Amino acid sequence: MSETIFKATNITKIYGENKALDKVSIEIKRGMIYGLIGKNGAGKSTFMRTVMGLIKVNEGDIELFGKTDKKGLQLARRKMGQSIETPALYPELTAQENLKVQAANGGVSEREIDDLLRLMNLENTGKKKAKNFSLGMRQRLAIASTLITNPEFLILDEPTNGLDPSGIVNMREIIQRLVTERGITVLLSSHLLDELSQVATHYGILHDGKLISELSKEELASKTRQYIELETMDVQSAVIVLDELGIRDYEVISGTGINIYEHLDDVAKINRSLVLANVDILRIGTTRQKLEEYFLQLTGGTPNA
Ligand SMILES: Nc1ncnc2c1ncn2[C@@H]1O[C@H](COP(=O)(O)OP(=O)(O)OP(=O)(O)O)[C@@H](O)[C@H]1O
Repeated sequence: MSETIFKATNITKIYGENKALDKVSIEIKRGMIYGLIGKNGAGKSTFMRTVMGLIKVNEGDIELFGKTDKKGLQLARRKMGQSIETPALYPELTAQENLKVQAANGGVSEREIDDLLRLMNLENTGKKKAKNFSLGMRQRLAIASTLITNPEFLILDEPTNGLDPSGIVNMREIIQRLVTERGITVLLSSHLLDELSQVATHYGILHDGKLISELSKEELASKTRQYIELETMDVQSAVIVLDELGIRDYEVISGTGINIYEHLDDVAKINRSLVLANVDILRIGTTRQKLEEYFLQLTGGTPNA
């Protein structure tokens, strides 16, 4: 079993009457990309700030790199990087110059700057000043500055927020690279499950300060699995045909709808059999429950992007 990097046990944070975190327990192991998902105000930033020691919890315990005491936690936090309170970027300087300043401030070597620029897809920015960077480039440069001290555990607050689709793909690739090339463990947040869907290995869904669901990438995939959606006015006869075809894993979801979870490659055959049995089909096709639908199912309401 891999090493526990961070563990929160029943942490609660109260602001006035408001429980921003309500008995939240999360364990993050080395190599994980843990995605914290929740709508605005769910408690994501509060949780991240407690991990970084920026705010004190009212109740509960925190363990970081095996340390739980104040002094130990303080030292352990030196192995962390974060994008919440990143050092300001210097708008008049290039990406490389910015990183040189950060290296000097952090008292670390400039040796890795070129590699960091490559890792962040910023190697071709040349003489361009940071003030002329796109939002995505600025975010990547901010992450590069936090990496200058070689953290083992990185916290990224909404790293895909505000990025266009290609920027989101770029950011996902980079986050994955942090893990594969540098062995960094990552905790990141988003208010959109879809945006982290291809990057996180584990998900925690926060809602009103409570961790209402925790699941692995595989569990999420199976919950949002692909299926054949069949719509027919004659559900009863359709079910008989499915049984005859040896299909067992299906669900009648309404007076006209059946979801079929197996034989996904046999849509044409199922269609033919239904037609032969004189079952009128309104619609048949494969579909996948959208991640965002699943998220809303858990948290209720509408997205607040
Ligand atoms: N310093 C503070 N003082 C009082 N209330 C706060 C403070 N910080 C956060 N809160 C409240 O705690 C709750 C959780 O806020 P938090 O910022 O952690 O949510 P979030 O999930 O990060 O949302 P967002 O995506 O909008 O940042 C909210 O109700 C917020 O109003």
